[in-house]
Amino acid sequence: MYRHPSIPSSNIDASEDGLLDISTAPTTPDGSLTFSPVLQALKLQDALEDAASGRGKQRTSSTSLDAAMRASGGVKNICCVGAGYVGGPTAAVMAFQNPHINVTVVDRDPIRIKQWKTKHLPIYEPGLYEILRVARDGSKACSFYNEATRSDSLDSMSSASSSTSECESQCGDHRDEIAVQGRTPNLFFSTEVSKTISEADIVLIAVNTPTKMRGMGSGKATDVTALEAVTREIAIHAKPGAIIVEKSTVPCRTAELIQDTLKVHRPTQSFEVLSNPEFLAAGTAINDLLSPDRVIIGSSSTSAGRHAAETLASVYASWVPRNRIVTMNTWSSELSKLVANSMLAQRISSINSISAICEATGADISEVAKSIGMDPRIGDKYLKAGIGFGGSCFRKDVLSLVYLAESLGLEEVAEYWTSVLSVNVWQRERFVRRAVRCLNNTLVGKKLAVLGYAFKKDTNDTRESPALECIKLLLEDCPREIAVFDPCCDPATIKAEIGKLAGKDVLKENGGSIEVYADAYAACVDAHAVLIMTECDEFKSSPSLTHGPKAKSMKKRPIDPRPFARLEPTESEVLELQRFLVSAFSAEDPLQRFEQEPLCDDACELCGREGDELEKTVVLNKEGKDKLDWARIAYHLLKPKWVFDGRGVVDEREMSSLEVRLESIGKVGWGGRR
Ligand SMILES: NC(=O)C1=CN([C@@H]2O[C@H](COP(=O)(O)OP(=O)(O)OC[C@H]3O[C@@H](n4cnc5c(N)ncnc54)[C@H](O)[C@@H]3O)[C@@H](O)[C@H]2O)C=CC1
Ligand SMILES: O=C(O)[C@H]1O[C@H](OP(=O)(O)OP(=O)(O)OC[C@H]2O[C@@H](n3ccc(=O)[nH]c3=O)[C@H](O)[C@@H]2O)[C@H](O)[C@@H](O)[C@@H]1O
Repeated sequence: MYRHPSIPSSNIDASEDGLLDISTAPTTPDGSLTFSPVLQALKLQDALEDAASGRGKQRTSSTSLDAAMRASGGVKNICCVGAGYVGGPTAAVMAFQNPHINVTVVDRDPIRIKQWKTKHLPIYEPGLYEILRVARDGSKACSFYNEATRSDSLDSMSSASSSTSECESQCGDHRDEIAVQGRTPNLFFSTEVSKTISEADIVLIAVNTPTKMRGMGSGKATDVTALEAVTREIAIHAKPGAIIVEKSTVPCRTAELIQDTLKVHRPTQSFEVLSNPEFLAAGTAINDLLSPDRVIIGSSSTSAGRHAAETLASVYASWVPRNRIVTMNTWSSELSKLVANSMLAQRISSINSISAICEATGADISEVAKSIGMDPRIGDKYLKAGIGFGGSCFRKDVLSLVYLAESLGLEEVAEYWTSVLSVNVWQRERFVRRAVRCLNNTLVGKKLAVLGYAFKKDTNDTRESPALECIKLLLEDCPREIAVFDPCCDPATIKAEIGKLAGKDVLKENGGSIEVYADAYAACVDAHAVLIMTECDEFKSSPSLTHGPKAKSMKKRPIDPRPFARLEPTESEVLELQRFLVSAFSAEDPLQRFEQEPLCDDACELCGREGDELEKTVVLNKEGKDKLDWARIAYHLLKPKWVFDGRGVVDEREMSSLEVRLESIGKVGWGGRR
């Protein structure tokens, strides 16, 4: 029986116990833990008295790094190849949750790597920076009492300066104090691809796998060029017994390709290749990674394969409950990822197809979606009608499934999934046609304001943006200006993207009609119509939307997770407390855990750049993002005032009170039934 040469055997059941130790905080012997000023309140006079009288106690336990290491199957070094939307956040969370493992993200793009090392992260994801501050920069020790903040003391406080009152109201005799150990950095970014691969126990492949754009299978098949290149590097440099993990979304049976390359370069050694697809969504990546619905691990059914799967599972088990880590055969795992995305895309196309019927009959798509979504067999997710799905993955993954079906001679299957994509394109065209028709079938001399450019809210990811497709269609009718605004995207990035995909000539600076604004009001001034392309919370208008149950959950404040059941909280628990304190006390670093962030050198071209990512992160993380003042927008629109709502975010009654003619997807609009 083959046994993995370099990784000691691990026992899943045993490691479950070990898990409890992974994030525990040992007592700092000299008592030099930093005490947060926000929580300092808990220590002031009272604490001094406590110390003098011997009242109160600091109960902590020690972390056993050895136990943590054992629990993670002996894994010491993980290399993640690809520092993109998946590689960066996934590696960050893995490192954050496994302080005993060094995680190094490598990429061939030096600019990306440089950005990851600074405060100018290449991607925006809520919650990403606070995790990076701990894992990448290391963190100071800190401590706090294991006692929830009383809600009455919170009510009376609005800032950290009021924290003394929390202290005064809470100082009791029997509070347990929790100490969280400082951490040394264990998340690194590098361009040294082969060297880092050669040191890793586990190599994650998280490179891009776009749709092939030329040659055989062009427009459908997956382009595995980047994956193939990385596989070759791994085959040459990986240390014997390293576990290779497909995190990229790949065609079914790609693990075979990887195995084959490994065998060609290292004929005498065995490697295990696992499939571990990623299900995070842009904009919620960190929460998706911290609390995944499931972690899928596909492996060969040999004992070496199962052992490798167990080793990877034990890394996840630092924070993911065991019952959510599902192992299966490699091909099922690879196929599951394509199917998951295709099924989600299919639901969106299904509801969008019904939205057309609603517009023609007087039914209301949000009511239809609500009523069918209440049937638990159908469920209420992914039933939001709009201008169709975008993003880097749905289209390419459906295409990959179509190509697979065609390759297998399953024409009917291919046709079925192709229709999901056709409806998506048709939906965007319908939306634009409706707008042009309402504007008397001519856009000449008119200004249109486009609100939202990213493919969805809370992300600066503009790949496969439905907004761009709509803009291209609008351009055909020669408007005077198309004014674009997105609250999460850097205007320079939007311009560059439009220039690349629609041609530089379409930009105003080159004599075209597209201008990108950093301010929504400036974009909308004197516009003949506003077109909403992204479901950003900032664009939501109405009493019904801002006061309904949905709006409440949108504004949900974190709650104090204390008291913790155990006095050795996990990293997730400390993070939860941190988030609560940030929200309750408006403090940036309430636990005073953060080390100094890396300083940029004087020549840093990213500092002070318009739309700096960090500034965006800070702005967007603030409670209560700035909502658009629709009265102000409406006031400055030219008459007749038109709003075309491609995401169902504004309220009919409010628009009507502002004398705006509203046309929403899936509803009969001002212009009547179609
Ligand atoms: N973006 C998303 O939300 C999700 C993406 N996925 C999948 O994850 C994979 C990665 O996607 P993203 O992170 O979005 O891609 P990305 O394009 O943001 O990042 C890929 C990175 O890989 C690097 N790379 C390419 N070839 C390389 C090589 N030979 N050596 C070193 N680095 C190399 C690129 O420079 C780039 O920085 C894809 O297969 C995608 O389908 C899966 C779930 C979610
Ligand atoms: O493989 C991937 O890349 C990822 O693709 C999607 O994530 P993502 O594309 O980031 O975003 P979604 O929230 O799924 O939205 C995709 C598109 O569908 C649209 N959408 C979503 C939901 C809905 O009800 N209606 C709708 O039109 C969104 O506006 C957006 O344009 C999946 O949700 C992730 O699980 C998956 O990991």
